[in-house]
Amino acid sequence: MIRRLYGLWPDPRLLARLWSLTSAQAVLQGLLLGLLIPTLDAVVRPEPDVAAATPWLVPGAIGALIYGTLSVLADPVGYAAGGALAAQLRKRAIRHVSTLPLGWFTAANKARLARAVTADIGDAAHLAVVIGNPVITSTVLPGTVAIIVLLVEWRVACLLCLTALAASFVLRRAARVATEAEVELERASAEVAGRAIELGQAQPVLRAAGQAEGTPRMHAALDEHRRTYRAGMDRARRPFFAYTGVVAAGFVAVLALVAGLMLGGSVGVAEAIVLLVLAARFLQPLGNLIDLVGALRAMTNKISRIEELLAAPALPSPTGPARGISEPSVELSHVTFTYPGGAAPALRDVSLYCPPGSTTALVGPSGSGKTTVTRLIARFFDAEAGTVSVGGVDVRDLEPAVLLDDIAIVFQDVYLFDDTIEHNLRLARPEATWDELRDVARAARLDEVIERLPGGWDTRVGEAGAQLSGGERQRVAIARAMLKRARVVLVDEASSALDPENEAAITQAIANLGADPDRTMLVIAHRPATLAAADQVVSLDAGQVVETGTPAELLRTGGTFARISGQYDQARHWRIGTTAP
Ligand SMILES: Nc1ncnc2c1ncn2[C@@H]1O[C@H](COP(=O)(O)OP(=O)(O)OP(=O)(O)O)[C@@H](O)[C@H]1O
Repeated sequence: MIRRLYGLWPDPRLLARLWSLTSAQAVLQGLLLGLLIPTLDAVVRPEPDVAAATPWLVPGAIGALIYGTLSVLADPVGYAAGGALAAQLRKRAIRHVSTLPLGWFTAANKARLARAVTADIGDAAHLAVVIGNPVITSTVLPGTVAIIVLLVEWRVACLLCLTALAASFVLRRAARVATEAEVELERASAEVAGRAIELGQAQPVLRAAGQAEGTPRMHAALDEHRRTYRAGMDRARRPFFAYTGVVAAGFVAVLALVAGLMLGGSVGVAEAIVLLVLAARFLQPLGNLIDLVGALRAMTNKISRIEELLAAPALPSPTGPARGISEPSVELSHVTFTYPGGAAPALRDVSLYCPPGSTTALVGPSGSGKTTVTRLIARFFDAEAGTVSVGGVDVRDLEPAVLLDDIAIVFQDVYLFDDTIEHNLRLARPEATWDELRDVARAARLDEVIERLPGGWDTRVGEAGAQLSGGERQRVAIARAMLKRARVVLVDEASSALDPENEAAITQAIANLGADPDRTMLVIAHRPATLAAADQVVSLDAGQVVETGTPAELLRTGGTFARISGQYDQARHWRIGTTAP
């Protein structure tokens, strides 16, 4: 476990220094105890010989002084090291995460990342100090003491080693039981957490059903959690008592052996006293180990979660010479792709070409693969067959930073930082001038939103942009794409019903975005106006391209696009008809 912990840190020298300090303290403590042998030998006599004891007392005093100084230093050094180790490991984790494909960032992985970076890493660093040190002391000190005892009386040394062997056997069993109990408890806790989230999310439904205080499933999960906790505690108690019993029995056996040896004349009184003191110092830290088992298990689980995060495979980097994007064309050629763990391909043999400066509308029923096409272009994932190229270069041959430098993505669900509008825009280009900011705000129809906000450009948008409506957030994202001067923009147009003002503004903003002749747009289109303005339409169905052509051509052929276009029109009229006064 110590090796696994050590392997987590990119530069584990700090940890090595800390543990060396602890080991040095433990060895020093053992040696100081060893000095008792000649000292007591000299003074526990019918006529004590202080002169014979003096040469041992001097190094003893110096050793005690050094030990005291190290003990005083250990705490502040340990806490400072804990903080530094956590910072070091957090940086490593964040650096690694920045190399992962964007497709890795699922809701579950985002939760894992948050847990690892906040709780697990902090705890692992803290535990490396708080638990690592006593574990080292509890093994190094008995080891040193055993060697000293061996020099005095080999039979006692053998008995101590036998006790340690028996204790380690029981300790392993205790650790196994603790792990099993913890896994069961985690499962029960996850069930309670799931039900609690459900309770929060489904409050309106539960209240309507008269179950605001929880569903029967939730109460069953709480009962199960309580049962699992008690059963785990009961199971863990047995090896705990067995361990304490082994250590206590070891001491009684040493006591009997030393008494026998003394009565038999093999050891003197001074040696007998020292042997008993050494045996006590051997067994006491060993006894402490059982108290650390639970914390060690918790640490092992945390280390496993951090290791799992660090082991997530990074996006493969191009092997050839660095390449750039000369023109903003986008092409998918015979692309087939299945999501990790997916049963069927989300895209099958998809080919499409978006010439530089064009606007392509992607249409198709829900689940037909539109979003997947945009994800492969932005390299959230790599295609399993076929190629995805930007500017005629396979995206796998482009450095991820080069690709993302030229691409902007306007999702339906835009994430904004809890900062001002200005800073949310400047994220795209921090050095942008105020004139440039105002220009893009106007073109993205964001200026009218800013005018309405109490603090104008300085208004904070709230957590994840909660102060703005979905349509307003999408306008911020469009303005960002303009400010970034991205040459390829992937837009997932809002599909939900927007108020007429927002709808017109977003349609206009997308049209302005596509008006730049140097910009290539791929829009998952839901609005008739966006469809009509596209240079070409690609219709997808069940992961395959079923039609490609201009909007006028496809309307004439009366296929999928004509049908979807008709549905959009109907839905629009229906909405306008039902909401108009
Ligand atoms: N992260 C994922 N993991 C596994 N399967 C996925 C994932 N995302 C999408 N899929 C599946 O891939 C297929 C294509 O999904 P995609 O989101 O590309 O469709 P879409 O046309 O964009 O749908 P919508 O219009 O509803 O957003 C669907 O069958 C979907 O269930």
